[in-house]
Amino acid sequence: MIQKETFSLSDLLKQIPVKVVSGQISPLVRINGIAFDSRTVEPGNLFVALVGENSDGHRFIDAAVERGAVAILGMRADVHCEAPYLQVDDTRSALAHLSAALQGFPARQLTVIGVTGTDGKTTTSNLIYQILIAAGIRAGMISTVNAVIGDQVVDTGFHVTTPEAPDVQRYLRQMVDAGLTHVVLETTSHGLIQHRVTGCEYDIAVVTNVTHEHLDYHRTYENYLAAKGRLFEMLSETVEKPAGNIRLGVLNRDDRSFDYLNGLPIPRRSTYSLSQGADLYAEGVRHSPAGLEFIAVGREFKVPVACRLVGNFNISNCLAALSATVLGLGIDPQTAARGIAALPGVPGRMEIIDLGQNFTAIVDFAHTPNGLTRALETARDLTAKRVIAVFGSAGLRDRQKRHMMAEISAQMADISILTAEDPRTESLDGILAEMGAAATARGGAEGKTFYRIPDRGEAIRMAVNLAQPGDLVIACGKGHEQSMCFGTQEYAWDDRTAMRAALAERLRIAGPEMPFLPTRGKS
Ligand SMILES: CC(=O)N[C@H]1[C@@H](OP(=O)(O)OP(=O)(O)OC[C@H]2O[C@@H](n3ccc(=O)[nH]c3=O)[C@H](O)[C@@H]2O)O[C@H](CO)[C@@H](O)[C@@H]1O[C@H](C)C(=O)N[C@@H](C)C(=O)N[C@H](CCC(=O)O)C(=O)O
Ligand SMILES: Nc1ncnc2c1ncn2[C@@H]1O[C@H](COP(=O)(O)OP(=O)(O)OP(=O)(O)O)[C@@H](O)[C@H]1O
Repeated sequence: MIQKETFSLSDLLKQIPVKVVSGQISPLVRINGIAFDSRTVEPGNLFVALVGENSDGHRFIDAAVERGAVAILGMRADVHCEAPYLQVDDTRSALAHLSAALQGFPARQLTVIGVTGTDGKTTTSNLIYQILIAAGIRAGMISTVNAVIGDQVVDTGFHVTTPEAPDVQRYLRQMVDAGLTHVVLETTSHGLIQHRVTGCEYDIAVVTNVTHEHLDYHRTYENYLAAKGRLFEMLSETVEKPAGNIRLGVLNRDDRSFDYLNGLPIPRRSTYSLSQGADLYAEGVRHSPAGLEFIAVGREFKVPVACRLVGNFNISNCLAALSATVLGLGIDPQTAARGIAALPGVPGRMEIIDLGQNFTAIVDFAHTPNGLTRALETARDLTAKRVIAVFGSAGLRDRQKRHMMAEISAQMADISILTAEDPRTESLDGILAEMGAAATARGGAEGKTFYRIPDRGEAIRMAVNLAQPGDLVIACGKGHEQSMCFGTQEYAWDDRTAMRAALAERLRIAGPEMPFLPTRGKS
């Protein structure tokens, strides 16, 4: 058996800013890894007790010791356990700093570009990544879809965008070991608040937009904005790096977040906008179903940009990516434009599914009120005929969203088909009833302009069967995702497969089978 490398816990603690409240750890205590979930502890690990929304990690200390934890970090004073215990002021922060130390502070050897925002993080991260690759830079990326470490593509798990700190730091280590020099890190508000990205030593911080989302967790828009703002505040905390001090914040002048973020003490800033007045803006915009074209105008350059993505919002995403790379890293604008042109599309984002039908079928990941608005605006631009939208709203998450999204679709789509989107342990019929009431309040008529179809496969099939030549069918909210959560169980699900199955059935050609969900037969 291969022996895992071990580290002196007290040596690691000496290298990081962790406030010890009480207790001491002997220099002889050595750890071979860090776990924050008692169920995943391996012999020789340090167990860090986190206080969560549902349970308190301190309750599982005995279970962690039983599984072989050799030391414990917690925040409570009254802990008695059979392993050395250290009380610190904040275990989430300690977990992140220790994870960075355990991996030899990999972020200090990389140029780190963080992308935050409600919508557009994955797209903008992919655009930046493509630009870095076009410039010949050895880059990695951690995004909702996956982690790209050189030639290796790692699935980062169900529904989580920013992985937990030990995983983030492990991926960064692997990137350094693979000879990469830059990383694009999709950074969520949960990731910032929960210290998953503490120790990431950001050089460039980019925001796409901050609109209504996750208010179940953050409670108010102001708290949510402040969480996003942390990314920009962290720029001043970044260590000096051999590649120089970049410390650039990239801000969207067109967004509601601008005034707040612009008021933060950001070392260096750059702004972008769809219109004049920002450091980088777009002019001469042209849209087509094949993509978009515009001229990016900076203070010292003007470059034509062609992109295979569709929708005005993707111009903003391109400008954000150009700001980070051209203004932040000094990449030549023409090279950056080549990188943007090279992006074939992002899986599940305005992805066109074409089986030869005489209408347009799209799978998109819009799952916020703003995202849905932008997606339906783009759908409108792509057809002069009807827009048929299929979407739902997640259970056990921000409840206001379901009302807002049903209202938006009632106003913007010709037909809305309300369906399942990860109901979790909530009643799907209850969620759809709330959405139906909101649609009705905005003038929707059930059975005419909107339908409630709990089974998502049936909903997509119905949209496809309702489509007439030239119409546009768009399924929003699941994008690239590979599963859907009912109760506490994940069921294999892919909207793109479902759309292909429905299209093939209608065209009477061979195609995949409609995936199964536990709602089958309920509609
Ligand atoms: C809502 C939320 O943020 N939840 C996060 C939170 O979980 P929690 O507060 O419910 O934890 P808990 O269940 O109360 O448990 C507390 C602690 O006890 C531990 N425990 C629990 C049980 C046990 O037997 N033993 C044990 O040790 C848990 O591992 C945990 O450390 O703390 C956990 C540990 O850090 C996270 O893994 C978990 O993220 C879950 C997976 C999640 O779904 N997060 C989503 C909402 C999320 O983070 N999303 C963002 C935004 C995405 C976007 O913008 O689109 C993301 O970055 O993905
Ligand atoms: N700049 C933008 N403004 C508004 N909506 C956008 C923008 N960019 C993308 N969208 C919409 O949001 C959806 C998700 O895009 P993307 O995956 O890039 O965002 P994200 O922030 O990474 O989402 P998540 O946080 O869930 O991973 C897209 O399918 C599109 O409908």
